[in-house]
Amino acid sequence: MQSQAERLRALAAGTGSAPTDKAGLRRWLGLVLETHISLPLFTALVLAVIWAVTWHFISVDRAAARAAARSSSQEMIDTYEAQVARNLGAIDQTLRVVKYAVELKGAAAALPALNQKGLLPSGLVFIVAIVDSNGRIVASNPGLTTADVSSQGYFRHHRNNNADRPFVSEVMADAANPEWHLHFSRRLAGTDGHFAGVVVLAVDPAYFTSGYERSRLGERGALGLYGNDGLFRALRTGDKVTWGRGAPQTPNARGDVVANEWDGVRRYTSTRGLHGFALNAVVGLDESEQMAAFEQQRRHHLWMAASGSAALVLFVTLVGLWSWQMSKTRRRIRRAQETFAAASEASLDAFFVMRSICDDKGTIVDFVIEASNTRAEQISGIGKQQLHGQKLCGIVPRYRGNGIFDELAKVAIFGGVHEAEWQSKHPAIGKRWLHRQVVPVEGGVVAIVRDITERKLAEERIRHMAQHDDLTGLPNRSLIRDRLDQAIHHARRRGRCISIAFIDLDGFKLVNDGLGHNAGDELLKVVAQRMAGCMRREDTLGRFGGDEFVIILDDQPDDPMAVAPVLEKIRAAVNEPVLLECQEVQVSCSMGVVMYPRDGADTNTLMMNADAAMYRAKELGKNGFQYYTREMNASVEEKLVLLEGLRSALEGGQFSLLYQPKVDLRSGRMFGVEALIRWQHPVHGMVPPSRFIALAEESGLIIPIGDWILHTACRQAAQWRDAGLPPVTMSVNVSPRQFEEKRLVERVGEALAANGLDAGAVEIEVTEGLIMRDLAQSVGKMAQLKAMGVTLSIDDFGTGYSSLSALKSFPISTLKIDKSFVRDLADNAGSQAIALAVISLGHRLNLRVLAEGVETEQQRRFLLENDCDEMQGYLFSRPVTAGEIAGLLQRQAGLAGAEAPACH
Ligand SMILES: Nc1nc2c(ncn2[C@@H]2O[C@@H]3COP(=O)(O)O[C@H]4[C@@H](O)[C@H](n5cnc6c(=O)[nH]c(N)nc65)O[C@@H]4COP(=O)(O)O[C@H]3[C@H]2O)c(=O)[nH]1
Repeated sequence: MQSQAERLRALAAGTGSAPTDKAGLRRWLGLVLETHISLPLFTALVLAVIWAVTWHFISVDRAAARAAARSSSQEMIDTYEAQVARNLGAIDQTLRVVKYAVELKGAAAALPALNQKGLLPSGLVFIVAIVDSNGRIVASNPGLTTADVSSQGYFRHHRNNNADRPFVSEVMADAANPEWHLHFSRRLAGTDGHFAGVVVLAVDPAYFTSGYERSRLGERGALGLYGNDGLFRALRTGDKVTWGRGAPQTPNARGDVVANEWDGVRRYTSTRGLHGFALNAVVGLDESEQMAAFEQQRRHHLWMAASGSAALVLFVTLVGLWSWQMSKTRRRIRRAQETFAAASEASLDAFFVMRSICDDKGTIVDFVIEASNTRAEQISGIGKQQLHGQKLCGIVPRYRGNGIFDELAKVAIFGGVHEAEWQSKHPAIGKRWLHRQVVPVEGGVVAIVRDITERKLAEERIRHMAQHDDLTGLPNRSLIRDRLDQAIHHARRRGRCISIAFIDLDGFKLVNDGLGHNAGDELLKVVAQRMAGCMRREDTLGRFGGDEFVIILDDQPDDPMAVAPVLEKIRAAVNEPVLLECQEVQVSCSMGVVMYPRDGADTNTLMMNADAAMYRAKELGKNGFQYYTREMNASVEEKLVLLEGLRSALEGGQFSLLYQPKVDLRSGRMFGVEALIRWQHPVHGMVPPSRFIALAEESGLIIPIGDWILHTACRQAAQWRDAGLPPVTMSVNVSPRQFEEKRLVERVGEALAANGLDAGAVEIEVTEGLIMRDLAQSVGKMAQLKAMGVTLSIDDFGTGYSSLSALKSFPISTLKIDKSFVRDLADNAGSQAIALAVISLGHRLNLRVLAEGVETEQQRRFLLENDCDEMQGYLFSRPVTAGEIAGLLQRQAGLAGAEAPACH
C-alpha cells in the first residue's frame, strides 16, 4: 500500500507512482534541455569551430606567405646572379682585352690604343691599370699616380701563380686609389710565358649592389657579393653598403629563413656561386617585411574570430541569464504548486480546482474538476479518480438552479472572492455546516470547502448564552427587546395587538436575604418555570434582571381584558408556596400591563410604560396587575422636569436642611439630629427628598449635592457648638453613589476640617441596600470612616438585603428600625416581631437600636418596654430648622435635671 508520504510526493509531482530512476532520468534530461545549460554547451562547440577554422586559415596563409617569400628570394637570386655574372663577364672581358693589347703593343701603348678604339670602359666606374713585373703601375685609365703595388695581394698572387685566371682582391683603399675599391686582375705573361706584370681593374664595391630594388627587397633586404674566402666584397642592406667579414656559411641556400651572420636579422636567404670567379651572390628578404601582409591578415582573422566570439558569448550570456531567470521562475512555480498540492493534501479543508468550460461565444457553461484532495473526496463522497474530469453541474445538477453555478461563473469572469455558508445534507457527511470560499485562478476557480459545524455550534451556544439568562434559561433583556421589536413589526403588518407585562416578585428580597442567594436563585427558577407553564409556546417569557420578568403575548385582539386570564393564572402560579431549604416560602408578584399599539408604538415606550404600571401595582398593594394609564406617565414627565430643575438647584440656592431630633427613649433627651434635605422648587414649591434624591443619584448630581449637605450640616453643628449649646451628634444621610465615590472619606474629612469639628460629632447613615452592593468595599470604607472617629448607622434596617452573618463585620454603632415596621407596631404582630428581632439582634451585636417614625405614645411605650434605645419621629419633633433645634437645645439645657421636653 502506498504510504501517505509517497502519495503526497506523487500528488506534488502530479503523477501516480512513476519509478524513481525514470523520474531521475527525466529530471536530468529536463535539466540538460534547459536553455541556460544547453545554449552555453552549444556555444562552446560553435566557438571551438570558429577558432579551429580561424587557425586553419591563418596556418594556410602563413604557409602561403612563407612559400611566396622563399620563391621571391630565389627569383631574386636568379636575377642577381645573372646581373653579377654579366658584370663580372664584362670586367673579365676588359682585363682580357687590355692583356691582349699589352702583349701586342706594350704597356705604354696599349691603353691609349684601346681608348682610341673605345674598348676601354668608362673611367667613371672602372679604373684600368697596368702593373709591370716589379710591381709599378706603368699605365692607367684614368691616370693614376705611379705607385708601387708589389706588396698588394693581387700582385703577389699573379707573380706566384702562373694560372691564367682572374683574381678578385679584398676591398681596400691604397696609395694609388684612396677610395674604397676592389681589384679584378689578370697575369701578364712574356712571350716565353714569364711573369710580365698584372693588368688590374679597380671598381667601387657599390657597383655590385646597385641593383638593389627597394620595391622588391624592402627596407631591410640584403643583396651582396662575397668571396669563397668568407669576406664580403659588397653588401647592401637597405641603404647601407658594407663589406668585409660576415659572409653566409651556407652555400647554395635556397630561400630558407636564417638569422644572417652579418647582422643577425632573419631573412629568406638565397646564395649562388658565380662561375669563373671565387665569388658568390647572396639575396636576403627580411622575414618580418615579407610576412607583414600575412600578419595583417592574421590579425584581421583573429579580430574577426574574437569579436564574433565575444558577440556570441554576450548573446548567449544574455539569453542564458534570461533562460536561467525563466527556469528559476518555473522552478518556483513548480515548487509552489508542489507545496500547494502537499499542503492541500494535508489540509482539513477540501480543495476543488475547476477549469471553466466555455461555449463558442465565450460564456461559461460548466466547470470541469481538474484536481482535488483527499478531504474533497470525503466531503463529496466521490473518489478522487472519478471526480477528476467530471463536470460540476453533471455531479450536482441543482447548482444550476440554486445560484451556486452563477456565483462560481461570476468569480471566474470578474474575479473577487465568493464566500458562503450552508447546511449540507449530503449522505457522505450527514447534516453538517459547510463554508465555501471560491477564488479565481487562471482559466477557472478554486473552491475551498471547510466543515464549520463545530464553530456553528459554538456560535449557537455563545449566541444562546448572550441572549439567555444563565439561571433560568429564559431570554434575557437583549433578546426580550429583540423579540418585542419583531413582535411589533409583525403586529404592525397584520394589524394585530401585543400584550406586554412587566412582572416583579413581591417579597423576593426578604427570601433572598433570609435564606441566602442560593434559595433566592432556586425561587427564581421555580417561579420562572411556573410562569412559563401558564403561557403558549409562541409567547415570550424573559427575565429582565433581578426578580423582574417580562411576558410578551403576540397576536392579541384589541381588548386589554383578553390578557387578564393569563395574568391571573400567572399570579396564582407564583402565589403557590415553594419549598426552599426545607422551608415553605410564599411570594407574590406585581404586574404592569401595556398593549401595543394603544400604550406605545415602540419598544422603549412600551417597556417604560409597563414599568410605570408595575410600580403602580406595587403601590396599590402588590400581588395583582395594573393596566397602564396615561396618568402614570405624568410621573415620568415630572421626573424629566425635576431633573432639569435639579441641575440648577444648587447654584440657585434652592436647597436647605432641616434637622430632626433623635431622642434617648429612656431619658427622653435629644442627643442628636438627622440632617434632611429640602428643595424649594421655584415652580413646584417644596419637593420632598423621596422625589428627587433618586433622580440626583441617577444623574450623578448627588455628588455635588451630597458635598453641599455635608458642609452645611457640619457648619451648622459648629455654629451650635460655638453658640454654647449642648453637643449633639449630626447624622448625615449618604446615598449609594455618594458612598461609592472614591473620595468620600476625604470629603467627610474636608467638611470636618473646614468647620473645625471633631469627627465624633458626625454620624453617617447608610442603607442596607447600599452596603450590600459591594460588601467588601463598603466594609472597607466604613472602617476608614470609623478609624477617623466618625460613627455609622444603618438606616431603614429590615427592608434591605443584608445577611445577618455580614452584619457582624459592619463597623457600625446603630441600627435604625425602618418606620414601616414602627408604623404597624400597634396592631401588626409581624411588624412587632421584626422590631423585636432587630432590637435583640442589635443588642447582641453591641449596637444601639433607634426606631424611626415614632408617631404615637403607644409606639414609644412598646419600644421602651422592649428595650429599644433611641427614637426619632413626629411624636417628639418633625424635621425643623436649625433655629428651632437651637431653641429645643436651649430649652433642654434649661430643663436639665427637671423634666424631659414634651413630645409634639
Ligand atoms: N411618616 C413619618 N415620617 C417621619 C417621621 N419621622 C421622620 N419621618 C420622615 O422619615 C424620613 C427619615 O429619613 P430617611 O429614612 O433617612 O429617609 C430619607 C432619606 O433616605 C432621604 N433623604 C432625606 N434627606 C437626605 C439627605 O440629606 N441626603 C440623602 N442622601 N438622603 C436624604 O429621603 C428620605 C425621606 O426624607 P424625608 O422626606 O425628609 O423623610 C424623613 C422624615 O421626615 C414620622 O414620625 N412619621
